[in-house]
Amino acid sequence: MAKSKFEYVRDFEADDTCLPHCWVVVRLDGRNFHRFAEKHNFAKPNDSRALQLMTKCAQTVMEELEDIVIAYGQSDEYSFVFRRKSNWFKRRASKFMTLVASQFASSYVFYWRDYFEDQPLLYPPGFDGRVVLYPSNQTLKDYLSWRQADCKWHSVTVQVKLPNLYINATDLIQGHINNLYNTVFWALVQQSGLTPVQAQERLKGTLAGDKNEILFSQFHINYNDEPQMYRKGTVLVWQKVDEVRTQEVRLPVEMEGQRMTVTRTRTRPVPLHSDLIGDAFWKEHPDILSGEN
Ligand SMILES: Nc1nc2c(ncn2[C@@H]2O[C@H](COP(=O)(O)OP(=O)(O)OP(=O)(O)O)[C@@H](O)[C@H]2O)c(=O)[nH]1
Ligand SMILES: [Mg+2]
Ligand SMILES: [Mg+2]
Repeated sequence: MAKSKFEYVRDFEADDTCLPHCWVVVRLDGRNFHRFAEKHNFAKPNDSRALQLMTKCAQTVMEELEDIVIAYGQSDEYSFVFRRKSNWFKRRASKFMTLVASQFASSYVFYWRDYFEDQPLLYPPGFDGRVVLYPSNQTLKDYLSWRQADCKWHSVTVQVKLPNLYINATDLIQGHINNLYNTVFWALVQQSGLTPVQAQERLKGTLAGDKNEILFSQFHINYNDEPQMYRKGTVLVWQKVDEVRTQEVRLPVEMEGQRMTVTRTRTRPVPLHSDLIGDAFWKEHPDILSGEN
């Protein structure tokens, strides 16, 4: 067929092929989730329903799309790592990013009711996406460590956005304000009725041990029992799992129509709350970074 005279406009499309051999990371982040969390009554500082829904969406992304070897999520964000040699959509960044974002967002709405039974979805949430390339295993590991180190910060933002609350910069820099800080902070505000400023005053200058002591003696909370999910975020890795299901199976004529329990081994994205900072995780899962990646 002869080319139309309009064909030349194709040349305006920019080439966004991801550099070969690099890890391709797509990170999504909820748009204005500070507001979204408020409107949907998320528990503070961590809402397990919200975190589990995020993980369900990330599992769907991994199952539906190609070549994702690991994902990591915390707060309102998830990162997806495509294998180095992936040639999915000829490595076009826009394809990776838009397919991840749209699959994730539609899953968020689709599965909402399964996690928020009594809380209607009030408006459609959105997610922004970006693509970042990492040229070596070390830079990829450092990227994931960076996101995990950030895990403790998300609840800081919950606080920073409260009106009239001043946060001491030294505390921030030294990491004194973290998930432990927030757990005590919110226990003081929500359970003891302190104002945010009073709670902040109460915690000024306290060390980790002091905060643990307040939690334990005043609120009977053992911080170490707090779910790992809150502190470490969620890593999704492919693992073999046995799935048991009841189904019709082909049987001799006399037994036709009977249902039987069948166990199948499937490879699924399984959530872990492991430490990605340090070598232990990578030694336990050597195949993620090596192999035919
Ligand atoms: N209460 C509560 N809030 C959460 C939880 N997870 C995330 N959030 C909220 O989501 C926000 C995520 O932070 P950001 O992604 O930096 O900010 P954002 O408001 O989403 O704004 P943009 O990402 O810039 O659009 C946090 O500051 C919290 O307000 C949760 O488990 N509980
Ligand atoms: Mg956000
Ligand atoms: Mg965020």
